[in-house]
Amino acid sequence: MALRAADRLKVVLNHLDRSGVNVRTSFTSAQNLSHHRPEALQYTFDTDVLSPEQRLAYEEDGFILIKNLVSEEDINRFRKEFERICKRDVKIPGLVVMRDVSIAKSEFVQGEKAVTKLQDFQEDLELFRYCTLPQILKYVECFTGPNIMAMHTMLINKPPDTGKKTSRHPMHQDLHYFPFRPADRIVCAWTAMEKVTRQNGCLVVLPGTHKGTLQEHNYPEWEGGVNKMYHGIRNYNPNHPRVHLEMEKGDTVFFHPLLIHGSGMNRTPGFRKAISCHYASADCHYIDVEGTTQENISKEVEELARKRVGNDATISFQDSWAVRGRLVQGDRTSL
Ligand SMILES: CC(C)CC(=O)SCCNC(=O)CCNC(=O)[C@H](O)C(C)(C)COP(=O)(O)OP(=O)(O)OC[C@H]1O[C@@H](n2cnc3c(N)ncnc32)[C@H](O)[C@@H]1OP(=O)(O)O
Ligand SMILES: Nc1ncnc2c1ncn2[C@@H]1O[C@H](COP(=O)(O)OP(=O)(O)OP(=O)(O)O)[C@@H](O)[C@H]1O
Ligand SMILES: O=C(O)CCC(=O)C(=O)O
Ligand SMILES: [Fe+2]
Ligand SMILES: [Mg+2]
Repeated sequence: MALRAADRLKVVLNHLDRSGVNVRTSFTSAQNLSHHRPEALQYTFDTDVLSPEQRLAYEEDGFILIKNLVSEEDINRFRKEFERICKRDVKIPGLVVMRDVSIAKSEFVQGEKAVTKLQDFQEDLELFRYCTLPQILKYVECFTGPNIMAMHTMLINKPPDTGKKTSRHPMHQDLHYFPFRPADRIVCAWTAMEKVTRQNGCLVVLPGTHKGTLQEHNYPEWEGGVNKMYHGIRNYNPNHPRVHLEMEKGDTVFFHPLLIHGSGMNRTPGFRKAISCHYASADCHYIDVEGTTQENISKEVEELARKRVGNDATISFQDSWAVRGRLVQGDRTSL
């Protein structure tokens, strides 16, 4: 299927070549060209990084896996920093340490074994280095264009399931959390910090779902409880083909914010670690989510912000993103 798609792209490129159009387009000329194309590429730019086959695969599937992109040495450094944070050797402003809901109230689980996720490590120089790695940004630019903001950072430490199935992440679209657009100029980079398999709860994706629209998200009705803000899509098509993304340490998947994905429970005794960053073009703009399916998450985020900073200041859903976002390439034009 990927090959047939690649063949089609070659036909398109040949056609453009023959019509005298320069196919090695830049960010802006790609946009200007799009309406002349027999089959426009909507999701990617040609920066000489992705092969025609890779571009077409992302256009069709909404994700692309690049093997061995982050070095063992870098990953080991991120791991060390994670341990330092869990031991409270360092205190990082803005960083949220999240425990699994099934052990959050336990006084017996301490240190890194209690931590399911670090959110918002943009002020941690060592972890934030991940978001600035040149080999990652080189790919990110294919989706965002040259002005790049790191909007959201996470280190996920999926714990062995306690038996309550709370280590699952329900099927969702990341765009649900983002009040900025256009969606096609946002991408997630997710790097395995060790071998991830179906057994320890690798990512599960529904290829092609990035071509759809943003769905309604709610808390799933799971008996054993659900982690805070782990909203999911209630009625995605259960017959849609699923791909389990098994990855080696250092492999990195780039995926579209509308791609439906989740992760299964961790059936192993070890923790499953991954580090990720959501990037957006700095040219994106904030949107008002009132009256949309995103109203529920926006209220929840604003409520949490009120609890943290007190009732006097109001931090809007949009503000919460504007303060966390960091420029990593080009100019901060809008976001
Ligand atoms: C694309 C991307 C954005 C997608 C995602 O990342 S989806 C997931 C995003 N998740 C988040 O942003 C969650 C952020 N988490 C947090 O803000 C915190 O971890 C909190 C859940 C608020 C807890 O923080 P904090 O108040 O410091 O912790 P405490 O230990 O004092 O607990 C306070 C009350 O919260 C409860 N709690 C703690 N962890 C969780 C949990 N994982 N899920 C559900 N409830 C939880 C805890 O039991 C306690 O409850 P009460 O004793 O008040 O009843
Ligand atoms: N009842 C459910 N409602 C919503 N999402 C679910 C439900 N059960 C599983 N999921 C989600 O589906 C995805 C895959 O979960 P699942 O537990 O089937 O993992 P898996 O890796 O496919 O396991 P297996 O190898 O047993 O099929 C995860 O994102 C998970 O959170
Ligand atoms: O690492 C995982 O299990 C997936 C996390 C995820 O999709 C998210 O937090 O948005
Ligand atoms: Fe996600
Ligand atoms: Mg399954």
